[in-house]
This record gives sequence, structure tokens and C-alpha cells, in this order.
Amino acid sequence: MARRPLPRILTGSAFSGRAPLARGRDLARSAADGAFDVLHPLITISRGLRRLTVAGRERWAATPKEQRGPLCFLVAAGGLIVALVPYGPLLALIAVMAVSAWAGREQPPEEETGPSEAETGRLQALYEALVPYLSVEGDPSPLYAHDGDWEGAFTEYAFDDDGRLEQLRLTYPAYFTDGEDEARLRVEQVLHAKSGRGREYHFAWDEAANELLMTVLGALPTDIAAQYFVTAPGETVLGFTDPDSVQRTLPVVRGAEAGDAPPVVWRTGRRSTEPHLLALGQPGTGATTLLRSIALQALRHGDVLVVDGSGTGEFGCLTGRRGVLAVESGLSGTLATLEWAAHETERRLIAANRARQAGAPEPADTRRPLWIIADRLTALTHLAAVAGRDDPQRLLQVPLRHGRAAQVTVVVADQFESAELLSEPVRAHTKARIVLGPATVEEVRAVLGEPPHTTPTPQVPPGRGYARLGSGPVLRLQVPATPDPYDEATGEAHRQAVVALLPERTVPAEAADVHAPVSFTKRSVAVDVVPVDAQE
Ligand SMILES: Nc1ncnc2c1ncn2[C@@H]1O[C@H](COP(=O)(O)OP(=O)(O)OP(=O)(O)O)[C@@H](O)[C@H]1O
Repeated sequence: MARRPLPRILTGSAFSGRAPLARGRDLARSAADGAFDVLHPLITISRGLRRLTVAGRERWAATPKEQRGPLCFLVAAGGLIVALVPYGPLLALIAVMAVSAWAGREQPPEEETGPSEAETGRLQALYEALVPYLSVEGDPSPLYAHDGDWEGAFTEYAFDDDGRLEQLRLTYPAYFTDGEDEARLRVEQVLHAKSGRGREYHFAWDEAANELLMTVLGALPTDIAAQYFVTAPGETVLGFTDPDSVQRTLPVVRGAEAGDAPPVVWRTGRRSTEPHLLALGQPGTGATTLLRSIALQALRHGDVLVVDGSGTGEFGCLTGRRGVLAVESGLSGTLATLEWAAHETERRLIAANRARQAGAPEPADTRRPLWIIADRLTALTHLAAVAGRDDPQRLLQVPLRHGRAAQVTVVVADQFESAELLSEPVRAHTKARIVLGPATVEEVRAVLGEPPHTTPTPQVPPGRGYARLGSGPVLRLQVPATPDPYDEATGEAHRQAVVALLPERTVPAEAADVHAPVSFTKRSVAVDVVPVDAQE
């Protein structure tokens, strides 16, 4: 007999054995979801309240005992004010709820970060390379060991998009001689070599914490051209440096845009501790450009004498301009000019001395800054030696020794290979120093008295170098582009920038001659020649 099928309703899933269970679970889940939605704000607020309480407790624990009384008083006063203000308690409650809701909001879980396999390999290789320099035999628990773990030594690191190390903070054992330049230099060289050459690195040694922070430095701006820098009298902008190295910025025009840049400012005059400057570098690295930039700034408040030992006429644009006393390139003219400058320095000292003794203010002509700007003076020293004439550097002695009190500033620029021809007074009295162009650590140290805290790179743009004022830090430097406006290779924008800074002509252009002192001749007639020794 054929079996009759059961009615459909009795065979449906609703009446199968598991159906009530599943439905019950669904109901429970949707009830829980509903309850969570309803209670969510409450949960958030209570979580926020808990966080605020914990933060409050920590704050209280961190507050010094003597400050707890005033803090209690402040809180009580606040509570009283809230209680007295109309609707105060209600508003306070709403505020507490709002703050708790904000503090209790769910924060997205922090993304898992860590070095990739390649980056870990690099860090491990760096660690291994440092082992010989940062460990000693007999250390029972060396921080740096050949089978050691870099994670214990490198506390911070960052890689750029190309997987190259950008920043590294490492700790080193307390016995490492971090006070010795040689020891530091060895570690810096290893880090430089292993992190990728061709980039410039900055090393900050924290001797107190036994930590070294290595950072990759960006290029200094090369698009700042000669322009009017907003500085006080007695201040000269040598160039621009890293923002972290100086505390000041100057408004500058970069290309077509206005902005701010951190300058290296050199102070000259009576209160200066480094009243004279020496710049050294390889040929073609921008020494003449630096001197031109200094001369243009000096002419705003003073008079300038230029000695162009290379004789290439690169200061021709200054000839015949107001304040330019002479632009000399021949030996005879230079000797005459520097002799006058020495006498002028003496005259100023004597005049100022007499005025002081008479209780009168110093005459104005002793206070006007006088600048002696000498490019490649050693070339003339060599010529003088060959011709059996006086060394022009000897005549710089008086301005160098007494220039500070007489408002006379000497700026000398030369090349590394002629550096041994520089006289002792020039070396001794030029405390502001600049190195231009590619230079080894030893060369930088020889000129500045301290190695740079950055790794010099073999390729640098013209005008790039290091500056050190007295015993200050060694700063990276980029001199503003100040080319010779009469040079055909000079771009129009730069030419116009320099021409705009030139003082007006005092001599018609065709009459101006590089070899003829201009107002210097007039002044020299009036000079009262009394040797410095006569004052004493
Ligand atoms: N700060 C700078 N910005 C841009 N270009 C520069 C800068 N300094 C120098 N230059 C360029 O580099 C070249 C050489 O500059 P400069 O003549 O000043 O160097 P130098 O060291 O005096 O060379 P030399 O020993 O041959 O006289 C020039 O073409 C100049 O325009």
C-alpha cells in the first residue's frame, strides 16, 4: 500500500528537531545586539569614567607632596563654584558625561609595525659591524657581541620608502670613550658606510645617557640668492643652515616664493668674540662668492677695501661704488692699500682714546665699520717673496690685532693648498672659520678646530660647507648665490639680484678702474699716521 505523504506543514524545517534551538539562538543574539545598542553609550561612559579615574590617580601620585594641598584647594573651590552657579551641578554632570564618553571611546587597535625581513638583516649587519668598536674583552654581559641581539642595542630606528636607514638611536656601554673624537669618529664612519654612502648623516652623542642618535640630513636650500637680509648693524649672514642648529630664522625670498630660513649670523665689531674671518676651500667651491656676499652686506653700514689676489676681476662690480674704498689686485696697489688700512686702524684707536680721555663721545669716523676683504692674498705673498717686496699679510697684523676696538674687520679667503702660506697673525686672529666644498674630516678639523658632526659628502653644490664661530658648534652652511653680475655665465635673475644690492656709483662706469683706489686716495691723505706702539 502506498504511503500517504504527510501534510507539508508537518515536514517543514520549523518542526524539525533542531529548529526551536536555532530560533532560540537567533532570538538571544538579536536581544543581545539590541541590549548592546541600548547600553553602548552607558558602557562607553563607564569605561571613560574608569580611564579618567586611573589617570587622576596617576596624576595625584605624580604630584609632589607640597603641591597636593593647593591642588585640593583648587578642586574644592571649583566644586563650590559649580554648586553655587545656577544649573551648575547639572552642567557639571553633563560635562563629566561628555568627557567620559570621549575618553571611553574605542580606539582602533594599533597597527602591528616592525622591520621587514630585509630591514632586520640590515640592522643585524650594522650591529655586527659595531661589535669591535663598542665591546671589550672580559665584559660579562656585553651589549654588543657577535652572536648578540640588535634589539637590545638599537632603541629606535626608521627606514625610508626605499628601505634605507633614515634614523637610528643606539645605546652603547658606559666604558666606551665617547669623549674622544677618534673613538666617536670610528663609530660614525662605520654607521655611515653601512647605512649607505652619498647621504649626509648627523650624529648627536648624548654622553649622559650613553646614546647616539644618527639622522639623515636633507640638502640645504641652494635657491636662496643674494638679497636684503633683515639683520641688525654688525650682523652678517654667512649663509643658511639646518633649522635645528640655530634658534633664529630670517625672512627670505626663495625663487619666486617668500619664506623663512635659518641663517648663520656672524657678529662683528666691539663686542664680537670672533671679529675676523678665514674661509678655506678647494678652487671653484665658492670662496669669491662668499666674499662678494659679505662685501654687499658690509656696504650697507660701512666701507670696504677689496684685495683680489687671484686678479680675475671678480669684484669688478664693486669698483666705483659708494663705500668701496678700493678694489686692488696688483702687488703695489695692495701694499699701499693695506698700509693705509693699518694706519687707519691706528688713527681710529688713537682718536677714540683721546675722545675717551676728554670725556667726549668717539668721533663718528672712528665708529664707521671698515672691512678689509682679501681673496687669495697668499698669491700676492708669493709674488712679493719673488720680487723681494714686503709681505702684504704683514700689513694685516695691525687690523687683525686691533681691528675689533677700531671697528675694522678682516675677511680672508684662500685655497687649501696655499693654507701654509697664511701668516701666523692671520691664523691666530681669524676666529670665525668657514670650510667650503668637499673636504675630509681631517681638513675640516684642521680649519675649524673640531670635526663636523655630520659626514662630509664627496659631491656638494658650490657654496656648501661648514662654519664655526669661535668655540661654537660646527654648522652646515650654504652661502647665498651671489655671482659676479658681469660674468656672462650668470643668469639674469641672479645678476639682477646682485645689481639691486650694489650701492650707487660715485664714479662714472667708464672712469672706474679696478686698479685705481677710489675714495681711498682721498682719505689716505688725511690719515694721521701714529704707530700703535705710541699709545702705550
Ligand atoms: N653659493 C653659491 N650658490 C650658487 N653658485 C655658486 C655659489 N658659490 C659659487 N657658485 C658658483 O660656483 C662657481 C665658482 O664660484 P667662485 O668663483 O665663487 O669660487 P672660488 O672658490 O672663488 O673659485 P676660484 O678659486 O676659481 O676663484 C661660480 O660659477 C659661481 O657662480
